[in-house]
Amino acid sequence: MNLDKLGLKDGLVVSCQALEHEPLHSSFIMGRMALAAREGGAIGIRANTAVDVKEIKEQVDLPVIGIVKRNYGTNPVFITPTIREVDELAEVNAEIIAVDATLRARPDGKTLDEFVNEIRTKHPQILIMADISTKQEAINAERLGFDLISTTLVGYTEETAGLKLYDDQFAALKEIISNVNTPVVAEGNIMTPEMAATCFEAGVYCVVVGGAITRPMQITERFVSEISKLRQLAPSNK
Ligand SMILES: CC(=O)N[C@H](C=O)[C@@H](O)[C@H](O)[C@H](O)COP(=O)(O)O
Repeated sequence: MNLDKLGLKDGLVVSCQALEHEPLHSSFIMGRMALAAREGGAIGIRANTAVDVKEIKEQVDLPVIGIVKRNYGTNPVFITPTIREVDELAEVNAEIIAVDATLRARPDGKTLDEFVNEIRTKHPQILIMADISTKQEAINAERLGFDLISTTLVGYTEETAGLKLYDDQFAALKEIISNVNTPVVAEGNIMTPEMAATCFEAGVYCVVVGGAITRPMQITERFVSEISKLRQLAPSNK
């Protein structure tokens, strides 16, 4: 698979995910979300679980970045942690598979080097995206030959807890971009078109937006909270 042929460059990928505890948890709904995203101009979809990827592929003719979020005991690595999840996604023909590419111990005891070798040997046609949280992890992912590096885990690891990708005008993203030649994807907490445009100006290959487009509960919460803040500030309340 050739990355440039997928047409993701300079475009918006929409992440259509709803976990079991979320109101929209349903492959049918994720398929329709993907359709709405495509009709709105998305050039790719990111999705969780093989059943959702399969349904989405029946609804839209767009490249899919597949992941399987799976917890193994208390191990913190949960985005496509082992070859089992990769196999599931390969079965439904995800063009790209994103995996946790942090340096943390994996649930099956394999190193990231071993995991990448295993994927390349078993599924040579698949492109692999490194979901990372730091510059060091990005540099390591490049050394391992990942096809894409995504900032998915910035703020979601112990080392980066509390950080948001947009902090300090996307300083973490810019630092990653300046340290690797592999295409970098901006993903995680991109809430507005302006933020996405800033990421493109910084030189990303493409942008992935999830919650701000496909998680209505999150969007509603933000409205409720912002409205309440603005109303407290309104002069009529003073
Ligand atoms: C950390 C983690 O589990 N990230 C997940 C990875 O696929 C998804 O839950 C996010 O929705 C996705 O990365 C897009 O980000 P945002 O929804 O913030 O635009």
